[in-house]
Amino acid sequence: MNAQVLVVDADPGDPRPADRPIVDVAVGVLIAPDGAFLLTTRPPGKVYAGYWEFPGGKLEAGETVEQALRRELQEEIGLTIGAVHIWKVSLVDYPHGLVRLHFCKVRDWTGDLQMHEGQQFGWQHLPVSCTPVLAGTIPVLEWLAAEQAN
Ligand SMILES: Nc1nc2c([nH]c(=O)n2[C@@H]2O[C@H](COP(=O)(O)OP(=O)(O)OP(=O)(O)O)[C@@H](O)[C@H]2O)c(=O)[nH]1
Repeated sequence: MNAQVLVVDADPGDPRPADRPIVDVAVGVLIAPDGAFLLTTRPPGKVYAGYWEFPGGKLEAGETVEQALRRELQEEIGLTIGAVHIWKVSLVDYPHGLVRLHFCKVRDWTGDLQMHEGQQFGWQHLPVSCTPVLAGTIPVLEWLAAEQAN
């Protein structure tokens, strides 16, 4: 895991209250054998609905990142994931909350992809063709590009 934490201010013009709690989020970067990765849209009714992101969600009390990711991907997209490797961590300061994103690479899963929350999905290569991409998600595309360049 990369110990560095990237800090992103998603909307610098918007004032925030001090001392907001950090909300931990487990995010899955599902990578297929041909290198395509899965992006989904945020479901209707959620903040930033329609923006593209990697699937995942908030940790519940007592959960590890791996447990939360396994639960979220089952609930949201119907996949049962195998091994999870935490890859990068970032802190994103949104007007709606301060989130710590734990991005995990996942190459092993079973089940049929099902969008349980009315999301759209796309298997993407770089550069991605879908817009808009969530501010906290854009750095992941840059990390993937940097890996491909190596
Ligand atoms: N899943 C996911 N969340 C992301 C990404 N990038 C990013 O900034 N986030 C942020 O992480 C947070 C995830 O919260 P969520 O609302 O999707 O989580 P959840 O499904 O558990 O929410 P719920 O409280 O509605 O059940 C949101 O603030 C979202 O903006 C990403 O690539 N994937």
